[in-house]
Amino acid sequence: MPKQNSVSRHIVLTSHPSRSGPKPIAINWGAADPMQRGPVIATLTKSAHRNVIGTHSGGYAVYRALAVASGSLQSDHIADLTNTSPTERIGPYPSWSVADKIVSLDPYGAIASEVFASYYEQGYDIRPTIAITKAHINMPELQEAIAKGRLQVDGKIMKPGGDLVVTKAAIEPVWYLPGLAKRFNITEGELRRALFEQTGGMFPELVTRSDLEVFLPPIGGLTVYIVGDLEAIADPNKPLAVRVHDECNGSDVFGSDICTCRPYLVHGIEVCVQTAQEGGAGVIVYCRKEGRALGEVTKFLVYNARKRQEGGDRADAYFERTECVAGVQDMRFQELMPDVLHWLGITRIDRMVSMSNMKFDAITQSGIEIVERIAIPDDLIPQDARVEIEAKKAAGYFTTGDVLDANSLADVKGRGLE
Ligand SMILES: Nc1nc2c(ncn2[C@@H]2O[C@H](COP(=O)(O)OP(=O)(O)OP(=O)(O)O)[C@@H](O)[C@H]2O)c(=O)[nH]1
Ligand SMILES: [Zn+2]
Repeated sequence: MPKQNSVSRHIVLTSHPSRSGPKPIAINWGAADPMQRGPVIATLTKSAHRNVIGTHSGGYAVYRALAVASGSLQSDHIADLTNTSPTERIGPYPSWSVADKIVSLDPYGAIASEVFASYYEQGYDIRPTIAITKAHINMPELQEAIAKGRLQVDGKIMKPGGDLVVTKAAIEPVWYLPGLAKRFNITEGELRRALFEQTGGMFPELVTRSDLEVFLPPIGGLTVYIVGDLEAIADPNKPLAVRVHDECNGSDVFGSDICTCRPYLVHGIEVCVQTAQEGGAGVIVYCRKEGRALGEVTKFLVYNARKRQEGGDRADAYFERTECVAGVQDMRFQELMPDVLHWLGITRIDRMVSMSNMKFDAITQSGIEIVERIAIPDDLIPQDARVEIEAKKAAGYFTTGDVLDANSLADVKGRGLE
């Protein structure tokens, strides 16, 4: 039996600060001492405590609304956080308190219940925005790498049977709006207005509450998979491999052959394991930015447009077809991506498993050194994904091989729809 609908009868407007009562705890973004910085409080149970715009869980907040509306969730439920603390300690690192280094996640998100313990005691409902746990992962390609002798079972990092021991962290986006605006070289007002308008007016506080500078946007977050010694990640004397990967459900999960996503992701994991076994660490960052953050519907529309255009799916028209449908080629905004690397305390990447110039530029411009770039090995590229890889190389992606001219690009063709 569903519980009784627990939506309160009075609608509490959050668009204007309450005139009476104490002000919410201030957030001084970038402050070195967490108590100075202040906790991120997005509770919906005590509206006077809220010091941010938006709510937890990204886009899943809408499912929570459904659960409350349908009576299956009490709207005043407070999380019982017993035994949920991180399995491993990450940070604090100096980058956590350098102004503007991290603007799209809360560096204290995993240790909120520890560093803000005194607020919990006073009855504040503070939720972690980062959760850290341990796991074993097993992928058929990694088993194959062991069988072929590219990877070794060491019993600690790689277990017999191909079980890879990882630490993983799930991270919810937390945006410090003034820092974000600065990153994109726009005014905070322009940013707030676009966010308000382009979400159909979903968060009026974006334009009415200039006192609230932090926004929990309704978007997907990211997951970090760490292989090897966690201490090695921030240690410049130890080797570090990194792959930053943007979600491609069709390839990553279902093995679709139109792109190189899963093979490159697995190659990244392989390099991470090798680097960890050399005494260093490997980091995979998996960002929920499906279809270059244009969404999967757009991506599939583009696939049809690519395969139905005159002359068939061709490398010379690869990016153009996305632009026709979406108006842009890409909306991932890699400028925000290095934040997670700074959260991990990374200052140098020895092996960067990516050919993307956008990722490279964003990372190096944020102050992290990249020593070596590792392209996808040729034999891992599916035949139908030749279109993508040649188009990318011609557009400036890193390669140690040849880059095709316009004529040759038009000759690289993919499969038709029939
Ligand atoms: N819109 C659109 N998205 C695509 C298309 N092909 C692949 N994608 C998406 O492109 C993104 C690829 O991300 P990554 O695997 O991180 O690769 P990358 O940024 O191109 O660079 P590398 O690090 O070199 O692999 C994913 O989000 C895919 O879903 C396409 O034709 N159109
Ligand atoms: Zn893909």
